[in-house]
Amino acid sequence: MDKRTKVFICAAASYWFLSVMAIIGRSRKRKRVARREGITYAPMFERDRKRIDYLNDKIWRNDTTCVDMLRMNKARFFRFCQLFRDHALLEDTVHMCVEQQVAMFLHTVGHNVRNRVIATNFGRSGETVSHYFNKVLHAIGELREDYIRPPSLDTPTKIEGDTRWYPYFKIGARAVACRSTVHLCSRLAGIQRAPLISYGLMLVVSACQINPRKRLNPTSRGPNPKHSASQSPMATSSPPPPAAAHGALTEQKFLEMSPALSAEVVEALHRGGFRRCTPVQAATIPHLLSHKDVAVDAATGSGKTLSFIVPVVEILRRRSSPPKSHEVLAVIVSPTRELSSQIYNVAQPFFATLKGVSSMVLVGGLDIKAELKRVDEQGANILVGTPGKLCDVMQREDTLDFKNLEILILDEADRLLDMGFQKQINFILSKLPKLRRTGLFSATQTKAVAELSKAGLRNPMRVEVKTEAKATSKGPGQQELGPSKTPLGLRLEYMICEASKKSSQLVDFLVQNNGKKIMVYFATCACVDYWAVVLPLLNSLKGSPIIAYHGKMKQGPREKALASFSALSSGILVCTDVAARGLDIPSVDLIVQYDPPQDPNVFIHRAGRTARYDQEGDAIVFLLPKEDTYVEFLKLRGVPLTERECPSNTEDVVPQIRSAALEDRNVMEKGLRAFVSFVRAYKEHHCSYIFRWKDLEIGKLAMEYGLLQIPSMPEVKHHSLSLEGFIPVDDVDVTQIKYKDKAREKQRKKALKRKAEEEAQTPKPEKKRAREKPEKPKRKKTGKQRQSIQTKEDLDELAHEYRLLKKLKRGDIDEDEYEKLTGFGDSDGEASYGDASDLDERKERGNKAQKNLKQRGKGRGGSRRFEGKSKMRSKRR
Ligand SMILES: Nc1ncnc2c1ncn2[C@@H]1O[C@H](COP(=O)(O)OP(=O)(O)OP(=O)(O)O)[C@@H](O)[C@H]1O
Repeated sequence: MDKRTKVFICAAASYWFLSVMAIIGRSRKRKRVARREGITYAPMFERDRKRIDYLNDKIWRNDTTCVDMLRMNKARFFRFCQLFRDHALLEDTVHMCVEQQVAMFLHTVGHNVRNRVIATNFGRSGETVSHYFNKVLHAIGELREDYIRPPSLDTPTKIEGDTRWYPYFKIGARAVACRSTVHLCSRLAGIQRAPLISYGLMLVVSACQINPRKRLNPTSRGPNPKHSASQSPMATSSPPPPAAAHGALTEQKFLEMSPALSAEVVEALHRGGFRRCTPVQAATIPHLLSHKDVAVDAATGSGKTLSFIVPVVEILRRRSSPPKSHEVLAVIVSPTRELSSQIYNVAQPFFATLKGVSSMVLVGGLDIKAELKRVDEQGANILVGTPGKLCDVMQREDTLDFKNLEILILDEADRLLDMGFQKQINFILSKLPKLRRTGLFSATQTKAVAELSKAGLRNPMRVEVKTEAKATSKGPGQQELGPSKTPLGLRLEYMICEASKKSSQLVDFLVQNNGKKIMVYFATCACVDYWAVVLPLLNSLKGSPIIAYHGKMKQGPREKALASFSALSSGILVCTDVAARGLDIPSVDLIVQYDPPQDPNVFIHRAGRTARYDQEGDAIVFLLPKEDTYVEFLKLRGVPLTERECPSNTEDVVPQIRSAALEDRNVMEKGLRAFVSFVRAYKEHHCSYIFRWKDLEIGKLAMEYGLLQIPSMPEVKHHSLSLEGFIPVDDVDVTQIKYKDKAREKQRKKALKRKAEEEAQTPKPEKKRAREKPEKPKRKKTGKQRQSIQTKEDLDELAHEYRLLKKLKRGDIDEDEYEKLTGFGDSDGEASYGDASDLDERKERGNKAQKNLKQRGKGRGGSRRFEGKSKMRSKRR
């Protein structure tokens, strides 16, 4: 071997050696960087299938905060896409250029992962990719900035037009959403940029979760035809998905859940007849059990209650030692008393499996002192209650210890907030330890819920369960329905009818559906009171059980009404929105929304009282001709309705209602009150551009109500609403209409007599003289004079209120009457819309008012203290 050959071999060997060392060095360096930055590399498997399986597995099981990377050249990427296509994740990828394939891939994955990051960048073809990327992001549409939350993203660096690619990014475990490639680059650049590595293509997929239905395992493929639970982690990947569905249930058995449930809980579930999970349960329970917060958005009747009760019980079971009697470990908050009691009852068999753990329900309507005493004496480890009462107890009772609280559940979160419980919820959150699990459950997501989710939850998993509605259209007027959040077995209809015919149409509809279990929703408590009296008087509905249920009823009758309707196999419940949410009344066949709800979110909750779990049901909403845009509005919100023809041959029930009003003053008065409350409530519609108050045909509406006269409301006096269509009843002196109830009539007569006597004693002011002698122009009163007049007025008013309070205590008047007379209630007594009265808050307000009164009563006689208060009151006015 000559010298030159030796030198050549040596050079080649050292070149080879150095190259190998460089590769090893680079690889080590990359690993170091990866370790430092928390990045996990996908190993270079020989077969791409393994790579996909690896990614799939990573996506599904990875709990760490890392970014998965796939690095490959064009040919490999092609094959990769091909494999995805083979797994039904990509469609139509044949003969596409790489960019299109990438776009397609992103599009598909983007859709599947919902709100997750797919960050990508490609060597040479930046512009083309950018073009597709924009398209893709546009198509995904759901990628929103709300989800961009990495801390370093606050001030992203903008790199205009930079199409260079960045080999990897540390995104943490967060989702990143962008409007365009440039935007994406700038966002990512703001996070971290690593040295460029010269690979042809690179795909960065965040630790995300692909739609369970599209999981890459061919054996578990087979989409659930009815329900889909999409889980969008804002933080990490998730446990196995619910498998194929069986009716309203998935294949996932409680017995085989991962993490496994305890034998006692499984047994309690089996005893209750629950063997398989509903989609929301399959998706939610594992998250809560694996220390994650959840924000759940699922259709009504989908089984949300069990999806938080089971984890609550399991989490408490895992504690090594039994809690102390006053150590609160779990709090479940729900908006109404009924709902809290319902949750408490459903939870009882599960709570019973926890040894040494006590639970308590805290709701309004009960004496707070007695409640506090009970809490003090007994203590509780699990609290279920309404926010008002919980807040009250937390404020006043310091024996309860919340330091070790494990889990907080906020049920019907949107309702909690729109009922004005924001303050109480904030207070509750402030009293609880930050290191806890939180579950937020709702069938409607609002902005307020999103805010609450940000404030009260830590990196929550978002679980959204949608149902795929019937895909084919059947018959005229039926639309093709896409995925929606309405229960699967629910058929939604609307009927447009003239205002003056509405009541006749309602009665006809109820007669047509005789023998079914029906809930009829009205706008106000006064409306419910009225129709609950009128409907049974009509010939066609005589004998049908008709029960009233609203928030102004006392607790006892209210509970009784609900219990008796629940026990019925057929009958009618006339109610307000107090019965719109959460109530699990068995076998309701039909929901009639006679008055559309003030809050459109309530629409689906009302309808959701039927078609619960795996059952079927119908719901119909009555609309006036001018309200027809509501149908379009609901469709846009994913609630498609089909039209039902308004029959023209219905019997007119107005004459019957009018004769009932002529026979009984009670009917007449209730009618007036209901009508006034309805008109006022109409003003408060959230969708005021659809439900236009100015367009209200008050004349026709008065006919619908069967009124004898149109009441003298300011709206009528000022002619702001149309009186057209009203046919007054001739020759009727309404003052002469008597109560059917003899005692009441006697009382009325007495009151009339007293009034007449009083009028006779106090001579009427002589108007003529007053006219003749024009009053001197009044001199402006001095501040002191005005103050003394105000104080006198206040004293009179106070004395009046004090007398009424005494009467209330003696039982001479009831609470409603007291509120009416003192003005704490609505102006017309019952004109509140949407059962605001039902709230604990209202009760509290009443209690506070009573307390204030007592205090002021003590200061009667013009003490200094009272005068100070009086000044404040006059200022407030
Ligand atoms: N896994 C299950 N198997 C059988 N039945 C179930 C299961 N989970 C729940 N149900 C039944 O489904 C019905 C509705 O459940 P639930 O009241 O929890 O629904 P929800 O989602 O809370 O409804 P809403 O949004 O109206 O409050 C209940 O009657 C319950 O018994």
